[in-house]
Amino acid sequence: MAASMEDVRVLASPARTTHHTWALTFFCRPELYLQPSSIEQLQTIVRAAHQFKKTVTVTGAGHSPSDITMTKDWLINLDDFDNVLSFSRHESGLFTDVRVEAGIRIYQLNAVLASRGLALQNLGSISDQSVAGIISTGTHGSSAYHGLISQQIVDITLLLASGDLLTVSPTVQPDLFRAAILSLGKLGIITHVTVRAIPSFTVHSFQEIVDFDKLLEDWDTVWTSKEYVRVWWFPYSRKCILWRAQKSGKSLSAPRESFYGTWLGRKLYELLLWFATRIYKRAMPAVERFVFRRQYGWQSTYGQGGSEAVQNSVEALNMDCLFRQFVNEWALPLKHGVEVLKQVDQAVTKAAESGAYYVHAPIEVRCSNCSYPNEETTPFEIIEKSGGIGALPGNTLRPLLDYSPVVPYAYTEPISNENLTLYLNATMYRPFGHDPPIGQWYREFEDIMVAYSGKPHWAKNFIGKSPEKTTDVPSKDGEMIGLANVFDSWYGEDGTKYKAIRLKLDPEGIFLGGKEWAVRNGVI
Ligand SMILES: Cc1cc2nc3c(=O)[nH]c(=O)nc-3n(C[C@H](O)[C@H](O)[C@H](O)COP(=O)(O)OP(=O)(O)OC[C@H]3O[C@@H](n4cnc5c(N)ncnc54)[C@H](O)[C@@H]3O)c2cc1C
Ligand SMILES: O=C1O[C@H](CO)C(O)=C1O
Repeated sequence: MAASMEDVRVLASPARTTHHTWALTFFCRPELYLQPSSIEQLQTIVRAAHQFKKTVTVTGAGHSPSDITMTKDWLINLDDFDNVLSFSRHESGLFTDVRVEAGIRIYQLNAVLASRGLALQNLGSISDQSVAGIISTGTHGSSAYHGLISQQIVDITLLLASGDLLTVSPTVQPDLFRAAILSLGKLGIITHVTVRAIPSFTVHSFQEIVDFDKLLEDWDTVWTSKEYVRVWWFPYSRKCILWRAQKSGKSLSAPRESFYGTWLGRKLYELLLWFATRIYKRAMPAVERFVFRRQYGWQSTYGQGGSEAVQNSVEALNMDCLFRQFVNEWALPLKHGVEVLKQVDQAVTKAAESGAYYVHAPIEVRCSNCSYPNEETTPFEIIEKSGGIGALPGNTLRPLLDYSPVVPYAYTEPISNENLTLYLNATMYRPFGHDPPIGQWYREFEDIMVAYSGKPHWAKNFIGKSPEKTTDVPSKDGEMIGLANVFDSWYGEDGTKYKAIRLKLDPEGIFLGGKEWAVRNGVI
């Protein structure tokens, strides 16, 4: 059935004509900003896109730091396609599979789950993302006992370029599932997903100040010492905040007060960052040390328990990301962590001595268990062995575009750094909307990441490598060059498979809105 332009225009949001990233770093003015609320409306859009030779890009919360969702054609947002459809409780009572419309934001899902005594097992730093968005770029949290957030997904329904709906899972078209579970939005429109939730839990956390050198000394044991572990590294203070936590049934007890949790503290921090970005850049190390002291204190509390809290799982696993920011994050083998952090430390120290560049803190240091069993292993086999700690996975398949290193598998047997992925996250804030210089810092950071077989997080502000040149000089400070010249060697057979599946499902390129990003990165 043909669709008219009028059929599509009525789905456009009159209030929303522009689109931008959360960080206010990229903007676009799509020809139409569409907010459908039903499958029929989505199918009308896809039919019309064929007819009028338009591309379609989907955005969730726009929280990807890069220009991956920018388009001049048609942009779809599924904020009005956000219902929770069903709950299927497993007879063991260990988990419940929840079917949702894929535009639902994680914070909305958290609230619905909480009202039913349920929760997500693992989260990233925030819950603003849509369910489709959080899986589409490979979002992760920080735990040696959990994989990517998409590990919680049981099945995915896509609206294809043909207009058909297709539900894929580890048992139904597994290769397509592996493509869809980290699709970069280029395969089709994710309309529904089934998420594996567990009974709600509180999280008992211990936050310690640890000297940077001591963290490196204890690298081999620190990551597996609790279910959830994350580190914020403050290079100019030569200190880290080590946050370790586990599921608990304890009653709530609030965390200690935070300096930049107050309006005044936050504004003062932003003002100081602005001053060191715009007026006197050599002030940055002193600013970082001052803020560290106000926020956390100074003396090491490592091994003394640190400051304790018991929070609901969402409050504990999410965190305050402070200001709008650039984010460049890479994944690499955790076993190389000590050498890598030492090299980054040397680069940052040398740059500050010469005044070449200054970094913002914290550099986030996190890990995940992106080790995958053989394809025959079902989630249920892992769940049976789990013994109460770690993931009750919804699937155990490696996404074709997973950017984590390939490591030996261990989910339930003793886990060591050999099985884990390290994520290093170089955040640079934009105080009061002012861009700090990022180019030289990100270039040096990436050179170290590449030397240790790192790959960048798909959503973020990486620079990458030039397809034509060897000198890799972007025209604007920190501008993305992309991965086009390394995609095939870095992603190998899985990358080729992804591209073939993409082409087969979408031969006319309906879902290649934001094509510049895809071309730059060699994914089409
Ligand atoms: C403050 C902040 C904190 C963050 N914390 C973390 C973190 O802890 N860990 C981490 O790994 N990442 C983190 N991120 C990155 C973020 O999780 C990802 O960028 C995520 O993809 C954003 O989801 P979104 O809903 O905003 O999607 P968008 O950014 O709008 O889109 C992301 C991708 O999903 C595609 N997409 C969206 N909806 C659909 C759909 N229905 N069908 C098909 N494709 C779709 C888009 O086309 C695009 O390719 C953070 C980002 C910010 C800004
Ligand atoms: O992209 C991200 O932003 C925050 C850091 O501020 C985070 O944890 C990401 O990942």
